[in-house]
Amino acid sequence: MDIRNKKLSDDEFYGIRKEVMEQWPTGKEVNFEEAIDYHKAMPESKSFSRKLANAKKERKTLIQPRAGVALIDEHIKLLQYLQDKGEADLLPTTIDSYTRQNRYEEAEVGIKESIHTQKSMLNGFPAVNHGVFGCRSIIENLDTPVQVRHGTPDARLLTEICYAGGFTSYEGGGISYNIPYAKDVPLERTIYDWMYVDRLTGIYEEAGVSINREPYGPLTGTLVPPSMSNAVAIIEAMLAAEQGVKNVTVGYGQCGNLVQDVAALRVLEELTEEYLEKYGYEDVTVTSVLHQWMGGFPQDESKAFAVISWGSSVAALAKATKVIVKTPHEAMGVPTMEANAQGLRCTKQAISLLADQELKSSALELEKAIIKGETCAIVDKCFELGMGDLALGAIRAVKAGVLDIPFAPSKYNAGKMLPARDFEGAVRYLNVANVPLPRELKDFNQGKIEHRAKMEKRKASFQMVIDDVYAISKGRLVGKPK
Ligand SMILES: CCC[C@H]1O[C@@H](n2cnc3c(N)ncnc32)[C@H](O)[C@@H]1O
Repeated sequence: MDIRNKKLSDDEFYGIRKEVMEQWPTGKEVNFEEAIDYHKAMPESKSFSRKLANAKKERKTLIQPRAGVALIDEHIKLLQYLQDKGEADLLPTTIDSYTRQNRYEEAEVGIKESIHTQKSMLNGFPAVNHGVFGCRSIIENLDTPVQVRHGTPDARLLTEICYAGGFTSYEGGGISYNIPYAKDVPLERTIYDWMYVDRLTGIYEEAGVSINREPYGPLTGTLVPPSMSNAVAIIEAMLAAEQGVKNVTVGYGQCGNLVQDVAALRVLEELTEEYLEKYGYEDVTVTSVLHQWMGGFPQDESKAFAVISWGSSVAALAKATKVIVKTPHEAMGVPTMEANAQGLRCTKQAISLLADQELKSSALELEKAIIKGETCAIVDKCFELGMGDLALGAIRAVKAGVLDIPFAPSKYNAGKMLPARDFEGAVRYLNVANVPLPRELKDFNQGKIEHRAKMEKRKASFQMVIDDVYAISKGRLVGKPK
């Protein structure tokens, strides 16, 4: 498959669309012109893009949960509760795992079992099976904009149904929903399939309906160096812009060291704007999202609230446009609606206390310079590998280990780069492998790791990585030697 980062032609797009719409019977419910009218009849207060743009202007940090259950009425009740009792500024619809794998038959069984047992037998909302009108009943029973959150390598039909169903934001991307989510899906496949998603978003945009797109920032959520996740987010934002996307939220998963996390988020938003401008995508609104701690959570709910407050502080001090909120049930699984609302109110309190403060320090400026230098080195190498074509470059970069996501399930990921924390808990490159850092940045990372080794009286080694992965379950950030 010969991938190029070029806006899909109408022939190409509508050619693919025919087969996409046949993948499940609800595809027949999609009528583009009618869907545009439906969106235009919605109050502006339900537009995700607009609410994010206003928050950016007002330098406010909005709070958003994850949430999704099998049946429509229960999902409406859940989201209304999170809107009213959780004070959510933005709402999700988290899609179930069967739908994410295009296994709609099994999602159908899950719906029937949920009706039978009166319990959600799916770990999210099966939007394809519920169809356009099922989705619309969600949107029509809420006042708050709603985003589709999932992890779907081939999300084309899901997008068609959710957009026609009134959702106004959509998470994911051809790299960020492949490498961390799939074992054996070639990158060519998902980058091409997500060009369809972004082209559809562009077609809605060109018809006057702005739909926000959000690459999935945290990736594996385990010791991912900030420059690596930033590079992926920037690449996906640019691939989306080529297809006509005009409103994009770039994301980052909290790693643990406060200065590094604030620096990473600020650099992410600024660099995304710079790269979009540099490559001729002038009129894209860029916002940012901080994902609260994506690692293991304490079972004890009081300790879980400490982790949630910690992530809220990072979002507020980084002036993130929004923050994705965890719950005190994170260690157990899908949260109850009460626990989900508690996580939201905890977050809102922490953010409002820090709303008038901003982190400023020389350490922050140094960390921003480090992350910016590393991120640009990775992104520019991708352009070089693609001889100017970013889609081709990203595919070659994954093959070459230039884009290398730690602990990823994908067999196409090199898995050679090794991260570890430094003495202050910031995530550094222990072994850069083929990540193309310039000499002085390699030396910086090495110096930080050597400093930790000296302080811990041990050699820098893979044992540090193991200790860091297990540290959290021992209530620590940096994995100390036994
Ligand atoms: C990036 C995805 C992992 C996070 O996504 C949460 N998550 C998954 N599915 C649901 C759901 N149906 N409702 C509320 N949260 C959910 C997990 O807890 C975890 O934090």
